[in-house]
Amino acid sequence: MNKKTLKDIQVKGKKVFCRVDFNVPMQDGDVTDDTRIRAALPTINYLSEAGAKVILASHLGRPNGQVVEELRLDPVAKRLSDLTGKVVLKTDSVYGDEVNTAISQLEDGDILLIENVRFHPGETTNDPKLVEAFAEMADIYVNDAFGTAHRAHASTAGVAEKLPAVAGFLMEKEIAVLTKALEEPERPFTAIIGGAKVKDKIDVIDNFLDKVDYLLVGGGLAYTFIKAKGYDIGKSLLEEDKIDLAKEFLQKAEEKGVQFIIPEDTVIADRFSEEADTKIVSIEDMPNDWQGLDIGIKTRETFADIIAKSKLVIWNGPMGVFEMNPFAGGTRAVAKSLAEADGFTIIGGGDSAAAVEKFGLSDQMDHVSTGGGASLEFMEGKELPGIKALDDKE
Ligand SMILES: Nc1ncnc2c1ncn2[C@@H]1O[C@H](COP(=O)(O)OP(=O)(O)OP(=O)(O)O)[C@@H](O)[C@H]1O
Ligand SMILES: O=C(O)[C@H](O)COP(=O)(O)O
Repeated sequence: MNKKTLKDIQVKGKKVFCRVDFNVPMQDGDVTDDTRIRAALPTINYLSEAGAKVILASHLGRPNGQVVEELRLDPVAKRLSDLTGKVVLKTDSVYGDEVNTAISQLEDGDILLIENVRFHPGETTNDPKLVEAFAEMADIYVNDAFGTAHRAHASTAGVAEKLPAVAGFLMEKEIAVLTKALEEPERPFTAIIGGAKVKDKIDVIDNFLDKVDYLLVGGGLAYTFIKAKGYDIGKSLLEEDKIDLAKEFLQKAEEKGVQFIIPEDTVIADRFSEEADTKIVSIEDMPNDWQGLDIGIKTRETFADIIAKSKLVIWNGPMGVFEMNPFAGGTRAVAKSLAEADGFTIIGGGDSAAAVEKFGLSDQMDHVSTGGGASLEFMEGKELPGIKALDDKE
């Protein structure tokens, strides 16, 4: 990686503004999944043990520049304190007197979490005044918020321009794994793309077609490809305006020698409901008034065979409506195949990471990205503003 990291700087006695992504799921004031907090621990513990005064900043949800009581970071501070075994101080403001006083009282090694940065409207607009306020709090900037690296906000990009700015260990690991996969992949290299819509996956499919040996497509977006191949898809999800694009992708795959695998069978339902009647049919036999909500058994077997012979697999997006039990089988089968694979397995965050976690298989993957949108944009080949803003290695 050509960006400076924590190991390139001295932090002892320094005030370090460290952006983390503690945008975690919450219910009734409790953190329900602390994966992202645990993922930032190596950086936080390192900074604290090395004698830095640690000032943590994160967003939670999308409060639109206003104080939203349910989106305060107190439950996150508590969980962080449990996980580190250290006191985690917390302010109720994002900047100003309360924050300045708290910072002035920090001893080396202390940890402070400021309030949800998106309570201030200047965070998402990258307002220079807020950037200045953040820069005045610290001597050094560390970005460990890979999940928010695709946002050019005050605490992710703006402040990085004002202070010496380096990557934390989580950021470094995410960049290293994804860069190696995209630039020097071991082959066969397989990408599995699912999720709801073609429109959200255009750039990632396009980028992967230049890189992979196999592209496996499932989820809602697969039906537009099935239609593009000339089959009837009943009431399944269809993006009429993307049929031509789907045809172009199939053509490009052929020209590039990429095996583009669409489902050969599908789980269909007579309505979008957990109580629906369901059947598994070949894509040649889809009735008019039923809809496809998961990949079928033969498709799962085909995908499993390809995964088993791949040296590298990246997965983004569920294979069906995995939130409903009758349509979770395809997503579960792909997750299991990845868990059993000998090759290197990367889960591209978001819903796929949530699915793998739900099936209890996260530990069996080589890398589960903490980024949803961020990892998707990375896989699209885009430069992420939160990474770009960090200092280059000399
Ligand atoms: N056949 C289908 N018909 C309708 N919806 C589907 C189908 N297959 C999957 N989905 C839905 O797609 C949604 C996930 O797709 P989406 O594109 O939003 O997320 P994703 O690809 O995981 O992206 P991210 O990583 O950003 O979360 C799930 O809620 C799932 O129910
Ligand atoms: O959960 C995420 O993808 C990140 O924390 C970014 O959140 P955002 O989509 O609200 O910017």
